[in-house]
Amino acid sequence: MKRTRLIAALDTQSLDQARHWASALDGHVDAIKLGMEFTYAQGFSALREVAGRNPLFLDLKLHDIPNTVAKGLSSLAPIGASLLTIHASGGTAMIAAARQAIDASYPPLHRPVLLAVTVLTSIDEAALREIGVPATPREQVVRLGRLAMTAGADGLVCSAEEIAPLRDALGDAPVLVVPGIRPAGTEANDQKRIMTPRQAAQAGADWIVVGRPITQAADPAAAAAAIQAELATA
Ligand SMILES: O=c1ccn([C@@H]2O[C@H](COP(=O)(O)O)[C@@H](O)[C@H]2O)c(=O)[nH]1
Repeated sequence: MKRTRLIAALDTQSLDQARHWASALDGHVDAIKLGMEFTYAQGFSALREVAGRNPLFLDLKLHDIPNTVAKGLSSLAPIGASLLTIHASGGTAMIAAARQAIDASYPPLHRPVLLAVTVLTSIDEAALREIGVPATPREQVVRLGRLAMTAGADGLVCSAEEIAPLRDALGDAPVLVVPGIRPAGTEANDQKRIMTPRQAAQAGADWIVVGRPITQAADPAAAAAAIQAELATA
């Protein structure tokens, strides 16, 4: 059975803080996620330094007209990220343009995994209805997941609750990257669709993304090691 891998989300504006976490977590995580909070504060040049030898998940969630997303992805090529995100709700033309930009701008052996974010893990059914989507998160994730994979995405960002329905609908092909992970006894914060590391691994996540339960722990390295132990015995 495949191993579920752990991505630590280092959400901070501070370069020193990000360096400190990355150094403490070295060897305890499988990849480092940096997103808009860090990138907007510190710029692109700091990304590779913080990720170090770890694969970099650059989570900027691009969502714009197809041309702008395509050019944006081309501009990101020198960073050498291993995983990149766009929003599936950008639609078929935007996702297809993203696929073309990756294929044209990145060396074949260093192409990042193009992930489409389906429904943010902070969104529940009431929030979906509020934005005019009369569906459950599960229905909407499967709908957008199918659309994104048909348009050329390599994988999807979803909550652990949708792993089984996505596998039923789309099989093993999509790389499933799963935030909204909360080890037992930790706070949900702003996340709405959550599961434990063990539950996500048992459901078939390729990667889980964990931020605050690691970064806000008294000992982030011990928190990451405990999650790895949970994944190893799932
Ligand atoms: O649907 C999504 C997509 C991305 N994220 C990102 O994952 C981490 C989760 O952090 P926690 O502190 O573990 O809640 C964060 O960087 C988000 O931007 C997500 O949570 N949900």
